[in-house]
Amino acid sequence: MNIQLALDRLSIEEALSITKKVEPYIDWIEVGTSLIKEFGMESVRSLKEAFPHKTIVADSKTFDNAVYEFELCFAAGADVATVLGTAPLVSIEACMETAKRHGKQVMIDLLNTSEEQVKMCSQLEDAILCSHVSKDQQESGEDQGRLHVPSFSDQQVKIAVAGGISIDSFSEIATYSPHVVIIGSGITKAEDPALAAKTFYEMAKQQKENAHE
Ligand SMILES: O=C(CO)[C@H](O)[C@H](O)COP(=O)(O)O
Repeated sequence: MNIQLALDRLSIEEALSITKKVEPYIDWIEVGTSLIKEFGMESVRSLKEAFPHKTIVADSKTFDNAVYEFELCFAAGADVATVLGTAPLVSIEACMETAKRHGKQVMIDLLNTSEEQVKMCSQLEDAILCSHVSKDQQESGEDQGRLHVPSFSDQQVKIAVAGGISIDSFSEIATYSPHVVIIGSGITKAEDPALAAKTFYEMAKQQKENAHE
């Protein structure tokens, strides 16, 4: 299980400073959609330069112009880029092909994606499928549950889980053995981000040990 730190609604300097504090406790670093929209590919380049040994995820949430956007992300140093599951299948396939050509990975954000398209995405070799409860759903109190996750747990699909994950909800998420657990505000908005990240890290470690018993 990899812990992905999601950096959103921050300046590049703030993102670098928080990441430095929590670096020992996280595996992947997500340059959030909000950073990419506000600062462009410079945000991806800055995080990769500062943390070259971490896996950098550009949360581009691509919907169209797949090859162009994925080329931008990979040229800036991303190891993974994201595409929306609601995008036309031809765009998702173009993302897969571009990533393969660069030896990189694709994460498909399943927010609002139909069951039929989720099924097609789950057949794409090497894709990481992300079950995501959006910010707006979190803020409206709309309980979407963790869509898709239970149905994947018996398949050979790499899953990621995102959206409002807290220290309280982490244990339930961990039971699905996701490949990636994405945590944003649970770390970046914590009073002590390093302590919060360390707590998630230790919970993930415990879960891995339990799984091997
Ligand atoms: O993709 C995202 C927002 O669109 C975030 O990465 C995801 O929601 C995680 O952040 P948080 O834990 O704060 O919800």
